[in-house]
This record gives sequence, C-alpha cells and structure tokens, in this order.
Amino acid sequence: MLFRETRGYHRRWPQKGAMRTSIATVCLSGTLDQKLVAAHEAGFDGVEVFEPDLVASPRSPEAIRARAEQLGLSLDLYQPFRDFEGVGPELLEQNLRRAAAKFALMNRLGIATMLLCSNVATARSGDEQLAAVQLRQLGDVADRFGVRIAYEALAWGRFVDSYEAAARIVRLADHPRVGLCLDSFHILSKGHDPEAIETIPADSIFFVQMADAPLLSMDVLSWSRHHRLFPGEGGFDLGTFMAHLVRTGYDGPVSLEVFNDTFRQVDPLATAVEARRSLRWLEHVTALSLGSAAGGGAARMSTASLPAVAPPADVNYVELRTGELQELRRLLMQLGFRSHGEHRTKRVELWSHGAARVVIGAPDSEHVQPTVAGIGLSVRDPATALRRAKDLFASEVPRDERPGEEPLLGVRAPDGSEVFFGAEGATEPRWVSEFGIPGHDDPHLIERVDHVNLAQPWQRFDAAVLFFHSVLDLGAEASIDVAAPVGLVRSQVLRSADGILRIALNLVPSGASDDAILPQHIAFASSDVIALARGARERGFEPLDIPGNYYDDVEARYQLEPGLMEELRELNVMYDRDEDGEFLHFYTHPIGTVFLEVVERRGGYAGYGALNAPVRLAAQYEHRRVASQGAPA
Ligand SMILES: O=C(O)c1ccc(O)c(O)c1
Ligand SMILES: [Mg+2]
Repeated sequence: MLFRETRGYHRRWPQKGAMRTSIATVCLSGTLDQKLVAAHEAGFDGVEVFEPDLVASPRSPEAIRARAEQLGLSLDLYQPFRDFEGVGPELLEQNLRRAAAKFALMNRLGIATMLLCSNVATARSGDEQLAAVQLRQLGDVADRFGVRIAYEALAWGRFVDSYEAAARIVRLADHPRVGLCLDSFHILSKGHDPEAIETIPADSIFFVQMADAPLLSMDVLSWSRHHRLFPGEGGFDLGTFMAHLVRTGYDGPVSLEVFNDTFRQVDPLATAVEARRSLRWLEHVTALSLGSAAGGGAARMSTASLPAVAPPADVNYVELRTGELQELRRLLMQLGFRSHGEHRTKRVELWSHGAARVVIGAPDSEHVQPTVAGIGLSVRDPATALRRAKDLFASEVPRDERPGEEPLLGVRAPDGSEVFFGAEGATEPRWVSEFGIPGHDDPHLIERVDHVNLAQPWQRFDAAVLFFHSVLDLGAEASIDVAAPVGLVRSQVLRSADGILRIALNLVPSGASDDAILPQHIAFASSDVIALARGARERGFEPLDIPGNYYDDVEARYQLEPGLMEELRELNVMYDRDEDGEFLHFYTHPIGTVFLEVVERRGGYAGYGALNAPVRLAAQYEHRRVASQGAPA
C-alpha cells in the first residue's frame, strides 16, 4: 500500500441536526466487505449499496446487514434500479415484477430507499403524466414492502434529464413512497441552475448525492462514469448547491457518489479518508455560503464551518531528504546558500540564503517519504491551523521536541510529506538558533522560497489537491498539461490569495515507474537572477543546459534587447512574459529526485513559465539519459 496518510478513525455518532454522511460503495476499490470496513474506519455514518457489489458478494443479504450493523453503518440506499418509466403496458408489468424482487431483497438487507434512475433506454414516451402514473403504481408496490423510491434524473436520460423535470413527475405522482434523489453531478454537469431546488418540498427529497468534477468538455456519460471527484477536488460550486438544499429543510444523508477510474484502483481506506475530508470541507463551504443567516429558511441541518486560518505569512523552511547530501550541499553553496551546521539534536542541517531556508538530511528509514519531506509555514496561530487540519481528518505528526526547542505542529499530507506550522514573528524564526552556526545578514540575491513543486504519485494527486485546498485554504488554479518525453504531466497550482505560498502539484504519468523521471523541486525568488547565475558560475555551478532552439524561439516571440538575449543564452536562463510582467528563471540538474530553480519576477508576473516547462522537462530527461550512458549525446 502506497503513501498511507493515516488509519483507524473511530466512529462518532452524528449529533442531532449535524450533516449525516454516507458514501456509495462504487467510490471504493475492493470487495463489499472491504468497502464497508473502509467506510467505517473513515467515520462515515452510512453507505449506499451499489447493486453490482452486492451481486458479486459471497455473503447473504442478511450477513451483509449484520456486518453493517456491527460496524455501526446504516445502509442508506440500494442502487440503481434502471429503465422503469415511460414504457408501454407490457414492459411496465415486467418492470413492476422486477422492482418487487428488489424490494424483497431490500427488506432482507434492511434498506429503506431504492434509487431509480430516469429511463435511458426503454422509454417510448416523454409524457410526464404517464411517467407519474407509472411511478405511482411503483409507489403502491413499494408500500407493500415498506420501502420508498428516490427518482433521479440522469444527465443522459432519454426523456427526463433534469432535476426540475424529475421534480414535476414526482409532484404529479403524488405518492408518499415516491420522492427525489438529487445528484450534484447530473445537475451541474449540464449547467442547470440549482436555485430551483429551493422550490422542492423537503419531504419529497429522499436522498442527495454529491460529486465534484473537473470542468471538462466531453460527453456527459463518460465524464460521469470516469472523472467524478470528491467535493473540493474539481470545479463545481458545491457550497452554493448545498446552501439551496439546506434551505429547503432537508436533513437526510449527504452521500458521495464518485465514479472515478483512479479511486477504483487504490487503497479503499485512503480513499475513504479523503472522501470523509471532502464532506467536512463541503459542510464548511456550505456554512460559508449560508452565511450568518444560520441556514435561513427552513434549515434543519446544521453545518459547522472550519476554524478560519489566515494565509501563511511566510514559507519558513523546506525540508529535503536525499541520499545525495554531498551533491546537494555543493549545489546550495554554489547558489550562495550558507550552512548553519547541524541541529542540536536532530540529524538535519540548515542552509539559508536571504529568508530562504532549506533543511536537509538523509532519508528517514521509518516511513515512506518523498524528497520534499516537509514544508514549514509561519502562521498567525499554529494551534488553530492544526485544529483545522485535524477537523479535516489530517493526522498529526508526532514530534520529538526537547526542552527549549521551538514548538512546531505538523500534519501529514497524502503523499507522506509533512506540513508544519510555526508562529510568525521576528524576521528569523527562533528555531534557527537550534542549529550550530548563527544567522547572518550578508547581502543576498535570493529573497525567499517562491514556490514548491511536488510531484505526486497518480494515486494521490486529487487527494493532494483536496488536502492543500481544504487544510491550508489555498485556491486552486486551472490545471494544465505539460508535454514531457515520458508523457503528459498534469500540473496544478494551489496558492494563497497573496501568493506567499504557492504549491505546484505535478501528476507523475502512470507509465513512468521511475519517480526520478519527475523530480520534485523548490524555486527560490531572486531579485537579480542574472547576477545570481553569474556568481554561481564563478563558484563552479553548471546550470541545466537549455537548447539553442529554445533561445531562437524566445527571440522570435519577444524581440528582446540583444544584450539580454545574449545573457540568457550564455547563462541558460529561461524567459517568459505576459501582460503583467516578465519572468526570468534557471534550473539546476536533478540530484536524485530533486532539483532547484531560481526565479525572478519582474512587474506583476504571476505565472510559472508554462511554455518553458516542456523544454525544461526534455532537458532534464536528456541530462539523465546522457548521465546514465556515461557518454555525451
Ligand atoms: O452512471 C450511472 O448509470 C448512474 C447510476 C446511478 C447514479 O446515481 C448515477 O448518478 C449514475
Ligand atoms: Mg447519482
């Protein structure tokens, strides 16, 4: 199992009025039993049983019911039942018989609600009155079994493809056993306005399914079946959606139904924890969207916001773990960093240049750890930052702290790296004095850490987006695809509003088994990248070699002054420009799975040189290829 963030939550019974949480078994990998255990361990209140999971299970319905009971999980929904309404009389008879068999099964499972998807195949008519009459008949059958039907408009329904149409049919059916299932994906994927949810009586909303998704332009069925995400990982405005729902007075389960090719493959407990985090985040944005009106309208569901955290004042340090410490030291020295020596008690050393601090050490043998093993942030209130993270089910990193040492509070990110919160304050954090050699205020060309680029294993990319978005309250920028020799690299930046903290996440292509193919990196902000590059060269620095073709292209695009053009070529400095300003930056060779970058932002340039990224990736690839062959190309 890769990169387990945490394990073993204990169930807490939902408080009255609190959001009841549920998850569809289709979100998780494994057998039905493994899915139930994962949902339980992540602290869900209930699950939706997806029919294929039940059919494939060797356990009897009674045994499944007992197992769920033992785990303290309610079985909230049986799904899906398909292609019922809008059919001719003969098919209707068959469909009613088919439904009765499922209702009997639900009785054995102890499930009270069945999801009915709008007909995608066999409907002959879109007459809403006809559909309503047939649903009423189905309601009568359901009544004999003491169960109810939640009718859901699929975005690709043959005739019924909007929640408003489904709501009209349910109103016409006018049967106490017939209500609605609202699924955020089907509504928002079609661009339908969720505001009219407020016109639906709460007692006819039987179930609610929430899913986020990346904003793709593709056919909606494929989008739904392969690309759904947990709330907070995609582009839908789910806080507004939920606020409409809460205002109706609905207080049933809020369930996650996320069809996703990655989540079907990875550790179900890790996914369940991620899912539970997404619902806590959803509750938070719902509370924000409802505002001080405390729910307003008929609200019965209470939604608590998370502790508010101010954006970090500073990136305090970045910690790198590598087996190639000697090379890393040499590189830092060449870039003008100074050593502060070893920590008093821990086997790490500190290097700094301006307010950029890099803690380096050998890999920790105890647990899986990416090369960028930690990021330290200065925050106004570390205890509150930790409390927010723990409210979001992040696991705290136990820290061995000696008397007199600066307290740092840390949590583990999905890739196994650590995020530490320290108190903001003086220009130099107090923990710096825990290292042997004191600070200094030599003139410096590097100011601070500009951004940190974290390559993510494909299994945990979306989880990392959710983690940084929710725990640190960072905004997610649109993701871009960068072409590398080993595949397309999806890259997404999360940043604080003021840009002090910027984390770029890169998704390692799944075929790229060797993680050295996509190293992690730290970018430092310089006031004069050209002067820094010159100084580094005098100290023996060899930059990443950028091809002449690149500079010909820059020259063609931007018509730079010949003097600057010459310097860029000579020093292997890359260039970008937009309406807001200019960007000059250069790269080091990778050392193992890490490399460094120095950037200079002129004017209001806020990007990362996206056009240069493929050139950089190709140059690094070439460097590795040549190095491994031990001969020049
Ligand atoms: O893709 C489907 O068929 C499907 C089934 C059940 C649902 O609740 C849903 O939203 C989609
Ligand atoms: Mg659904």
